[in-house]
Order: sequence, then structure tokens, then C-alpha cells
Amino acid sequence: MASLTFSVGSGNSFLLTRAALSDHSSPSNTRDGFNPLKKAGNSRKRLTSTNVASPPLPAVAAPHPPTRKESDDRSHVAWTSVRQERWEGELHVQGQIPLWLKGTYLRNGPGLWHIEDYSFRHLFDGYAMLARLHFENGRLIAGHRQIESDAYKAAMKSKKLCYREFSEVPKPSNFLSYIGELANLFSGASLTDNANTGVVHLGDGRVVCLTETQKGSIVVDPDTLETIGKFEYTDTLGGLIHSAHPIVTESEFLTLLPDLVKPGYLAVRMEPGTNERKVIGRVDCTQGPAPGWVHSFPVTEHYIIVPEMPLRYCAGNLLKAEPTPLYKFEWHPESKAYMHAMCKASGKIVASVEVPLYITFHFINAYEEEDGDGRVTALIADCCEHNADTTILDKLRIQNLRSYTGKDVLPDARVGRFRIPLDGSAYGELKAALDPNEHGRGMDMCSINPAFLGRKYRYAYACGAERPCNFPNTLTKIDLVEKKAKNWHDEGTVPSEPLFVARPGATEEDDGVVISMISEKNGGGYALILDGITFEEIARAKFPYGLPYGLHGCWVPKK
Ligand SMILES: CC1=C(/C=C/C(C)=C/C=C/C(C)=C/C=C/C=C(C)/C=C/C=O)C(C)(C)CCC1
Ligand SMILES: [Fe+2]
Repeated sequence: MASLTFSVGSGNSFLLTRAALSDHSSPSNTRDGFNPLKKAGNSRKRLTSTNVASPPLPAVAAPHPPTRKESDDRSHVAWTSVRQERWEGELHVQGQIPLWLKGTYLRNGPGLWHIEDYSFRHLFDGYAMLARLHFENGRLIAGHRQIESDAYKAAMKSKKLCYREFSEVPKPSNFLSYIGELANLFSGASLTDNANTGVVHLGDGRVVCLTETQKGSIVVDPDTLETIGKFEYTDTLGGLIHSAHPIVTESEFLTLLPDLVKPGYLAVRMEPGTNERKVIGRVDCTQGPAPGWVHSFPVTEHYIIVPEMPLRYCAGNLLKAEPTPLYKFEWHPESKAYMHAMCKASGKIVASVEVPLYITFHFINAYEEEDGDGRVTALIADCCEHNADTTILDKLRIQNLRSYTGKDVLPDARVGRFRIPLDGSAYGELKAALDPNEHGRGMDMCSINPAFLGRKYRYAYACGAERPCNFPNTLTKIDLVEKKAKNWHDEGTVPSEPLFVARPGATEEDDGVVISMISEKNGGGYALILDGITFEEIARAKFPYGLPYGLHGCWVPKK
């Protein structure tokens, strides 16, 4: 493979592979009419090879021209649009990456929160950027690239918002276009396909980026980060939205499709190698005008757990031109909160229990509780729970994230543990699984050892808090048996979701590494590898420039 070595300002050297050079001359590599190549001169000190047909991607480019609103903010790189559309290079590793770690970590998330001088409102509005860390023989090649959704391409072309994002809605130019816009909303045509939330590695090898719209399922190449095309569901199940977090294993893809017309949820399964989802069963909502928001859900070995939160979808809010306090949702405490359990094999509902009010976006894991005779008596489901307080959604507005004053404004969160009895009881329980002070009362963006999915487990990895803060700023390893946490913190940084990768042949649940990407206050950033057992740093590698905060990742093992 042809390679180019650059020395950049920091003294690190970076490698550009042929893959990264392949199509960079396409106009889509410049944004807002800005060509990063033109401004890269000062930061590229030495070019040791010129053997390329077309000009290379810059190792480091000047940031996109700051917009008025962005430059007014004292913004952390975590909340600042990415400098350039794509980059790839080898990173200098401090410490030792285990030689057994072979494969690619992918992380999805919003990377661009503005169009021209218009700044987006909410963290979840940003156009998707996929980042990559490829590990082989102790070396680390990193890269990032914008996902070329229709929403992103249209915005870059027309320099305006063209699709409905989480909080942003395109402005109709006149009354007729407003009517057209309403029609488009009902057909789903105006909803975004900006796949900025998760990324999954299907059993058949395909890698798909996801958001909450079904049309926002986009297949990418994990090596080049190129957008391959839409993942088209070939069934006739219809609907517009789904859970952003399907449960994906080598043998299946399970997800929930909320039904906004007749409030409920369809649980569906898709087999590797197919694009066809088949219905397992249906849960009808117990109360309320619409199904609860189902960003994620847990499974046990034999059951799918369907959460019914009192934070419910709201068709009216989907239609509104301006964001409402809870965006596309409404808080309905009077409709109560439920947890339903569906048998994976038969689709039958085996329990529907009322539970205390809760707010969760991310379930951690679930398992079956057995009595002494091996009979399943209850299901246990753990989640990152926000004390039934919806204010976290408001805290995630870009303006709030950018204007941190040093005050402790992050609302408290905990590991919420549900117990769903299977004896016909009408009520379930929800309690903190450990004292939330163990993890600074911050708790979100979690992962586990995937071999323990749906099984009794001990360890969870997540972002926690060292206060004061306005956003989770630690990585935490939760021991659910000892009810203790080990915390990692680097002052002024924002770490993203820790992802656990097991050591091949490991017999202990926490034998492996934890990967995270860190955004620094000074504009920098680095990849971080912690030991899964000690939770101590074993390696880090600085990026040429910091990347914005990312949401969720996945591991693609070396073939
Ligand atoms: C809801 C609809 C849409 C978009 C939904 C999106 C993009 C949801 C993304 C949710 C995420 C990333 C939740 C993450 C939560 C993280 C938390 C709470 C972290 C807390 C830290 O302390 C559309 C697709 C726009 C349209 C239909 C409705
Ligand atoms: Fe999520």
C-alpha cells in the first residue's frame, strides 16, 4: 500500500494510506466552499513522498471558518464541529497496545452542528461523523469521515437545512411549501436520514450506522469509512421510526418498532444476510396517547423487554416548526410507567408490570433471575436512569454544553435496576443498583462484555461524573456485585462511551480492554486504552486535532 509520511506541528508523524487518498478530489471533500488543502501549508512541515496522482488529504488542516455564533462561544472541542470532512493517519502510541487487539473500533456521533453561519440547537442535531481506530500489531491507524446521508448532502449543496432533525426543522419559504412540508412529514419524506447515533456490525459482516428513523440506516465501509448506501428493509412492516439501538449478535438483529397510530410496539427479528425483518410479537401500550420513547431496550436469553416510559412520542410535536421543551416527546406521568416482557420464541407477553416513573435512554443489560430449582422467577434489567427527570434533554442543548461556567449543573443519574416478577404481579421494582456517589452521580453511555449479553453479569462500563461538571467527564467501571466503581478522569476532558473488547481466550468477565476517545479542552484529543481489570491506562495516542463528542461505537474484529 502506498503511504505518505507527514510531520505536523506537534512533532507526531501521520500516515496516509491509499484508501484515504482514493476519492478525495471529489467536491464533497470541501465543506461550505472551504478547501482545507489551501490552508494546510503551515501545519505540514515535511512531505516525504510525492508519489500521488491527486493531491493528498491534509494531515492537519485549519479549522472550518468559524461561524459568528460558534466563535462567540468558549467552546470545548467536544461541542465544536469537526475541522474537516475526513482524515486518516497513523498515531504515535504512548504505552503499549496489547498485541492481541486486532480489529477496528468504530464510533458514530454528530460531527457538524452548523450550516454556514446557522448553528444547530441540540447535540443530537449534528450531521453524523464516523471515527475509526484500527489496531494491528500494537500500531494504531485512526481516521474520521462524515457520513453522506441525503440530509447531509442536501445541506452541503443548498447551504440550508432540508430535513427535519432532532430539534431543527427546515423553514418553509411560503405557504404552499408549508403544505407540501406537512404532506412530506406524513409520508416520512421530510424526516432526516442523518444516521448520527449508533453503528452496528451485523452477523453477515455489514456495518450499519443508525438513528431513530428507519430510512436513516446507512451501510458504511469500516475500512475507508465510505458511505456505501442505504440499508433498505425489504419487508412490508412500514412505520417510520425504530429503536436506535437494535440488539445485534452473530445470529440475529432484534429491534422495536413503535406504533404511533395504535400505541404499541412491534418486536422484530432480522437474520444475517437478509434485509427482511419478521415480527416476533406486539405489545399494546397500557395507557397514554402514544408509545413511550424507546431509544434502546434490553433482552435476556429468552425474553425481549419492552420499556414503556412516560416520556412519550408526540405526533403534534413532530409537526411543529419550532422545538418544544421536550422536542418530539411529551412527559405523561399520569400515564404511568411500565415494563413488558415478551417471550422471544413465541412472541407472547409473559409480564406487563407497572414500575416507578423513570427516564432512560440506554439499557445496560438484563438477565433472568432463578430460584433454587432453576425456575425463572423474575427478569432483572439495568439502565442509566435519570431519576425520572427530563431536564437532561435540555442540558444537551449545544448552547448549554458550550457555556460551562464551572457550576455543577449535570442532573444526577444512577444505575437503575428493574425487577420484573414473572408470577403475575401487577408491579415491578426500580432501585439504584449501587450508591450513585460511587460514580459521581453521572451515568450514561454504557457497555458490557458482549459475551454476557442477556446473562447474569457483574461489570458495566459507562461515563460517570467528577463534579462540578455540566456533562459526564469520567469513565467508570461498575462492579454490580461489590457495588463499587473505579473511575478514570483527566481534568478538562470529555470522554466518550467506553467500549469493552474481550481478550481472546479470556475466562474472566473483565479480562480485556476498554476503548474510548477523549476530547480535550485545549482543542486536542486522544484515543485511550484502559485495562479492563485494573481500569488503569495502558496506552494513549494523540490525534492531530481533537474530535467532537461521539455517541456509540462497535468493534469489528479482524477477519
Ligand atoms: C426522536 C426522533 C428523531 C431523532 C432522534 C435522535 C437522533 C435521538 C438520539 C438520541 C440520543 C443520541 C440519545 C442519547 C442520550 C444520551 C444521554 C442522555 C447522555 C447523558 C449524559 O449525561 C428523528 C429521527 C429526528 C425524527 C423522529 C423522532
Ligand atoms: Fe443511544
